Amino acid sequence: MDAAALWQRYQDWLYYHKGLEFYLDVSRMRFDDAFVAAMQPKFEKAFQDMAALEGGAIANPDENRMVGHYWLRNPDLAPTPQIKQDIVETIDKIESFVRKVHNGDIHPPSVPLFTDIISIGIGGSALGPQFVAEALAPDFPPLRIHFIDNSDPAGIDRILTKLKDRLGSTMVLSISKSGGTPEPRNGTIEVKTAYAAKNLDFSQYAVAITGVGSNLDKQARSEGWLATFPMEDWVGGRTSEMSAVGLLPAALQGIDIRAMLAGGKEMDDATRVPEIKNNPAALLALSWYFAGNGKGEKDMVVLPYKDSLLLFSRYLQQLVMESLGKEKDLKGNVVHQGIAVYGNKGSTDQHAYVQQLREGVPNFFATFIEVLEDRQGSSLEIEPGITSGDYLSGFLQGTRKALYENQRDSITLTIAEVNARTVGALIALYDRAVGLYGFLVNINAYHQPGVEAGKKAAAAILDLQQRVMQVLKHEPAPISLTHLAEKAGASDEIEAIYKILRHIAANRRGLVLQGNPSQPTSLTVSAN
Ligand SMILES: O=P(O)(O)OC[C@H]1O[C@](O)(CO)[C@@H](O)[C@@H]1O
Repeated sequence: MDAAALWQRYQDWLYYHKGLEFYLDVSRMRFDDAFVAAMQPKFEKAFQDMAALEGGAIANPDENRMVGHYWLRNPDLAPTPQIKQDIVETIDKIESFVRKVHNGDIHPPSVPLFTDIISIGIGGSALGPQFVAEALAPDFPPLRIHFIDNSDPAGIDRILTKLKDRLGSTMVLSISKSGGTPEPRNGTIEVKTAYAAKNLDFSQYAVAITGVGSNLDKQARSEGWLATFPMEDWVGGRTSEMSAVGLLPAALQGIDIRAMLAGGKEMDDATRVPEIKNNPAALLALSWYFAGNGKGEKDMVVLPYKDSLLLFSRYLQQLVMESLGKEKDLKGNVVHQGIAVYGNKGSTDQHAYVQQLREGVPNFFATFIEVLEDRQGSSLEIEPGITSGDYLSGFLQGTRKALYENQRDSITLTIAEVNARTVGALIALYDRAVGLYGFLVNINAYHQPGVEAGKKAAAAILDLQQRVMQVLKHEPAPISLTHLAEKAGASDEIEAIYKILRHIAANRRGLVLQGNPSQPTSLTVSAN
């Protein structure tokens, strides 16, 4: 296609949303009109399915759940008056709580103000809050946030050490929809113990965001925690940023949550339009389908050219991959669906992996995210007439062009600036694009059965550890791994047993492994 034809294609396919000052350019995805026409019937069905979902259908049949994250941005859409009231009340409760925290009406036992937050959660209970904090938190927020999003003792220590002199003014948010996920449960126990070690009454610092009636909810109520906020059954973890999960930490950091919700609502309205060309989420879903042949054959590389959007690709990784990565379709056929997502930021990644994108295996399509405003205030000229922001903008255009010339397709999304409204809009845009794509390929985008398998296997390993340690306790002399496995009734788990023992021994927890580490069968173990 020559330059004039490409310019025409750019204009033909350009989507612009006036209110949000948002542009979407899919002109560098090489689909043709025949492809779009062939997709039309699938989209008609997807639009209908999406309308049913928003109307309160059981869109997550495996878990028998409604899927209601769109209602969070527009409670008038909620299918029952009770749900509407719950949403409105939760937002009011968040705002009132945050006001009191900021003005000191709610304060830690012996100091006038909270200064920090430890937010404990994983997956959807961390990625949205992390993305939003990085994108929107002011440089000097009223409360500074720190995340524990893993069961890594060293990671937990790092946060606690950093906060050692401020623990007495640090609020703890324990976030878990199920209220039973091991990582946040472990983090909460560790943090609670650290408070106790400093003679601080944890309940005066702790806030739970969780499903009503969950174990975490029960613990928070029985211990009299500072507050609890609900996580509704009809909000999935990865779409929970605009529930209490995302709104409470954001508001505590001084982020304008009403603007975030308004941006989300505006984008929801725009992505409800049942016409591919006039619906930015449909244009994304169309492009993804085209790129990967409706089978995820190409990875999505997300490149925001703005430091504050660094965590967007990580956020999208869960949203897209946990939603679309499914073994079976809704009819039970094995389909192995999904789209792999990765990326950090431009132009930084230019100096990391863009070499492969340009010349290596062509197994991806790129999504550039452009922000028109370089910075607040004016910019220095690095060279006559050229600023750092001009460089960043030039790098984006240059990479897009270089990729296209080498048959690598890309989408470009442009926003005027990074603010609460545009971030809310970006979240809503991808919520809808993922939902539509899920309907196009006929999968349940709202469950995550694959994650359960790993969780169960991990629980079995911990159970095995208890059994093995029980056996070892009564062993008078060093014992071989084979013998130990037999005694624990787990001969076929010998490799797992070896790894359990190696881990415990490395942590000097009362086990001695003797023998040649390069030949595990030679090892004997004893408890001391
Ligand atoms: O909020 P919870 O229930 O602790 O779950 C955390 C995460 O675990 C998952 O259930 C599985 O990874 C995610 O969907 C969810 O975001």
